[in-house]
Amino acid sequence: MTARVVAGKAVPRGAFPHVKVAGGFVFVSGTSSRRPDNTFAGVEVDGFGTTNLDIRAQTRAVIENIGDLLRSVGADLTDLVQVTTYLVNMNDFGGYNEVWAEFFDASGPTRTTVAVHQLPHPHLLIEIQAVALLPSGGQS
Ligand SMILES: N/C(=C\C=C\C(=O)O)C(=O)O
Repeated sequence: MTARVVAGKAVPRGAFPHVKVAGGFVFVSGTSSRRPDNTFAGVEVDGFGTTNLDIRAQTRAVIENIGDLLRSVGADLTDLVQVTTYLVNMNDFGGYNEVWAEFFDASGPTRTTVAVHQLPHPHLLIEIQAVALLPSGGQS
């Protein structure tokens, strides 16, 4: 089993890896739109503190972040087999689903989407955890 904290990606906010390879699968920890400098894609705060959270931008950044993490072990988004999405508000389902469809269709990963009370930062609308099948059959 290989556990990896991936250089150049937002550092995990706890003692866990971004990805773990086991049994030919890649397990990706819950991933947000957080950037390496700990700002977030899909978050704008003006000088008055007025906050604009954008589910489409956050969803796109989360999926792209997961793609980067998968590439670090020789896989990519086309290798995803199962995804679990955590939304803070189901009113964001439409925007999330719209961006999802830019990346995947019904031949893509199985998906479960649930609403949760909170995510690890108040600006987060979405976090995704995922499992991919390594194309190399377990070598990374
Ligand atoms: N996966 C977890 C947090 C992720 C936060 C982030 O990517 O910003 C966790 O705490 O389990």
